Amino acid sequence: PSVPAPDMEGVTAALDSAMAEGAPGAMARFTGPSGVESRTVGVRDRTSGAPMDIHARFRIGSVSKTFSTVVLLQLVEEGRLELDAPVNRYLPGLLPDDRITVRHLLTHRSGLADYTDAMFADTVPGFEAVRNRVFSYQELVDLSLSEPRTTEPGVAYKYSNANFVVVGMLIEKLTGRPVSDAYERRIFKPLKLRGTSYVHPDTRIKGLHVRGYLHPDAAGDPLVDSTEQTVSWAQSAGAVISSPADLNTFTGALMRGRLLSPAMLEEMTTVTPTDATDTRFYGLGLRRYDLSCGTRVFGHTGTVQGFYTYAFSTRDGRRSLSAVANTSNHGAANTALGGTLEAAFCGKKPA
Ligand SMILES: C[C@@H](NC(=O)[C@@H](C)NC(=O)CCCC[C@H](NC(=O)C[NH3+])C(=O)[O-])C(=O)O
Repeated sequence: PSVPAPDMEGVTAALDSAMAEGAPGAMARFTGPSGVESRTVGVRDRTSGAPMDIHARFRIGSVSKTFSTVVLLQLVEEGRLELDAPVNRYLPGLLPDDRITVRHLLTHRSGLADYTDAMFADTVPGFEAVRNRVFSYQELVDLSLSEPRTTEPGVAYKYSNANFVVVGMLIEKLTGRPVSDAYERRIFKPLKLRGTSYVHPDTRIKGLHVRGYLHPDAAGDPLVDSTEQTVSWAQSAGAVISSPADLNTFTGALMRGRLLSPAMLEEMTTVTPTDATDTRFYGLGLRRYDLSCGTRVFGHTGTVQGFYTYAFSTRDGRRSLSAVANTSNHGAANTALGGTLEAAFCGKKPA
């Protein structure tokens, strides 16, 4: 069946509005049946004035959670662990409740508190305190367990980075290798994602890249260049670096069944609602947004200091969009950037 052509003027308008809301720059790349369309606005570096570049790399934040989920679900397919088994079966004694299962981690229904709320309550001091720190997975889990659980296991959706820190621990325990090896062998190499890397705890973004600018909490305070950091506070929950083309390749390949069996992909895309609205859902390490034109898109969003990311694909993998703005801690810019999804996947609004 024919699908609407992307409304690239609408995509550009959304990027422009992200800039109007304070992003130094933004860009989007659409891959579809008629080929690739890219748009860039503003700068990738405020000091040099270098323009935003569609080939530049950036920190994808929680889109990393979908990469970690693919690795873990491949391990489930290989019989190395079971989705509905207690996490403690594979990581004895880690969690204080044997009822917390692997699936609860992937669906944000474990009840493990998100330690980043306290860590970044004061945005800039919180960031400066950790930008060069290296945490062990255990330290991050301990931070989470030092706070009360947010729900009984399985009862409610409560987003938490801690869930995907434990996913990283599971991957390293079951493979006996660092999580970076699993990303490389199972995703980056097979899909030839040459612009994608996991370099934790290195603080640099190598090669052509976008510099990120963190909005301070106090209006009027200067933007903080947050480009160099370990992202050790997130790791398997948020430390992957990628590019617009690679993200479209990843989400498209995932939805086409290149990474998981049809049955497992069906499991991954089986969602529950995340909030009061009936348009946003979460599956296994995957968001589903139901757009105004009825199209359902699957992928993830990302927020890491200085970078907002959207990376989504249609269920058939034929159309993908990635979009990034090089700012964060600024909800209006994030919402504006999200406007690229409707434009790209729903096309021009009827006059
Ligand atoms: C929500 C998003 N989650 C992620 O991408 C993960 C990796 N990021 C966070 O949890 C945000 C950490 C604070 C960022 C900071 N905010 C503050 O410091 C607020 N005081 C910032 O905006 O850069 C997702 O799943 O889409």
